[in-house]
Amino acid sequence: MSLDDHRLRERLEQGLNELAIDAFPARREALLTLLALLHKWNRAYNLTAVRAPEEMVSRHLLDSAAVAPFVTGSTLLDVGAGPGLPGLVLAILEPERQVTLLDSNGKKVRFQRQAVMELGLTNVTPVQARVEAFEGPKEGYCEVISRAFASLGDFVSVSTGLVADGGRWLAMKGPSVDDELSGLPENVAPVASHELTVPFESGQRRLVILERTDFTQGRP
Ligand SMILES: C[S@@+](CC[C@H](N)C(=O)[O-])C[C@H]1O[C@@H](n2cnc3c(N)ncnc32)[C@H](O)[C@@H]1O
Repeated sequence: MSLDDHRLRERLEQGLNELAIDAFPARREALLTLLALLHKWNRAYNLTAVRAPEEMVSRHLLDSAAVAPFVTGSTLLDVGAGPGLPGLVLAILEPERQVTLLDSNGKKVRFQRQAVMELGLTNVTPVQARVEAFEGPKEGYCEVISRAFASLGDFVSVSTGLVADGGRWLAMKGPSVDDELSGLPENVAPVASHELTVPFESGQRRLVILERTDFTQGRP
């Protein structure tokens, strides 16, 4: 790390406080361990373009943590999770939730597995697959999330069969997401849109929550 741990810890704690996320000390330590792993593996695996540890705190850890208050289901699928963002952060903050990290890139999934092992997480399942070919559990996931994966329409279309009856999509987007709303399938509609301020970051994060409008009984 180019910064000492103390400064990174302070930055993380200040950010979590600003987000009003009251994480237990063990969970804050786990987030710092994840940061150290990301930083270490990034040199060989090119997991993220963000290289400075202090920037990783805000761009990765706090940005992922910012959506935690909106994730409410017991099962979560992170599509195109890359090195586990936001899924690993959300799994650390809420160990009761079962989180599946899905990515087609072998190197990214190898990192996910290493992080799960080193952090001793029992609620995370890394999967290497293309989402189009991934079947998932019969009952689907309560929530399906993505960050920096695809347009809203493509995200929803490729993961329609993976959302449980009455489940939701959470799309972590930028401020110009309104342009993508016209690309949604007819049977999917946004039910909420939240503007989130991520500590130490200047750009605005938009979280769009979507639901199927045609749920009856059973899955499509
Ligand atoms: C820009 S990265 C975002 C990674 C992470 N969500 C983040 O915010 O840092 C997009 C990820 O989606 C994965 N991906 C792209 N197409 C995919 C597909 N069809 N199925 C599964 N993963 C896919 C890529 O391998 C890549 O890791």
